Amino acid sequence: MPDLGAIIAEIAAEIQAETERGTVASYIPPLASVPVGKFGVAVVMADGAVHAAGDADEAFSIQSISKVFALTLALGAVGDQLWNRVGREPSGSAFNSIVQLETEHGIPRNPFINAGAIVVCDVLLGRLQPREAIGQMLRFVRELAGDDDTIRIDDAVARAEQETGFRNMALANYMRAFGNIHGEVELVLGTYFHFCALAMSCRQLAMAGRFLMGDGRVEGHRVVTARRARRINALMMSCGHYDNSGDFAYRIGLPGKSGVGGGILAVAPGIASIAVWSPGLNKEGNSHLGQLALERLVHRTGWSVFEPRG
Ligand SMILES: NC(=O)CC[C@H](N)C(=O)O
Repeated sequence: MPDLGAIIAEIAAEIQAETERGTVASYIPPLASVPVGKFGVAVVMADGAVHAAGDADEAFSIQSISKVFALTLALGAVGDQLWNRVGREPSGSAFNSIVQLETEHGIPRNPFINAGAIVVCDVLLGRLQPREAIGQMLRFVRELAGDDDTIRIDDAVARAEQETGFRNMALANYMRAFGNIHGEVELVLGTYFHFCALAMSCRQLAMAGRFLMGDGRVEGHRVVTARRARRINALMMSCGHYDNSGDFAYRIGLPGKSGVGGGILAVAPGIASIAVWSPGLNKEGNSHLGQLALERLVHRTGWSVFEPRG
């Protein structure tokens, strides 16, 4: 295989030259003001080598990528009981859709749509106060990334989410009516919005994803079991990009999770943890150029999980 550092640099240069960049999320000012020209990529290999290019060290709002870390914490807290309250099927609808909740009695399709992640937060609050759950999340992500204290929660983003989160409030209240939210809706959403407001760079995000590329251990320290890592990857493959998940699997063929900040975390099992960031989104709310960069990376490296091996 050609030199990975060269491939990444080449892709970063190609992406910078693209003119169709998608549309930056505009529902809150702190996201709307991010320049559409930003692009970063970081790849952490199984042996620890890191390759990065572009704006790989600039922090951005990870938004729904936090749903992966929240799910991991909730599975750690309650194990398979979580699946009594959240499904494991792709939704085929938008990340903030309410439409399935009525016929499916308040049980969200999966933990990676907003409704599912809100239930995941409620599960975490079964044992912790919001402040504790937010602190636990921040510590967890910092520890996964091997970061001391530079990863933070952007309070301006959390506040803006809170001020404009009418759909999320509707989702949470609707699920509460079905008995699938147990805590106070405001506290559950406050926690959810703070998770969405985590700010980190591509390099930090790719580091934080390391626990999903192998047997669940990072530098000898067990984060999850190997089986749980596989299962989280399966959910990322089938549900990580909302109603764009099938197309992401088709084009890229890696477990991945996107956020409306324009980031994507993708995992090449046994090989690498990858983070890309470009704030312009496609119509499903996933990074337009982030997907293109991943498509090119997978094409040039043969890292798709559907690539025959051996
Ligand atoms: N897809 C996303 O990243 C959505 C997160 C966003 N904060 C919301 O709750 O609507």
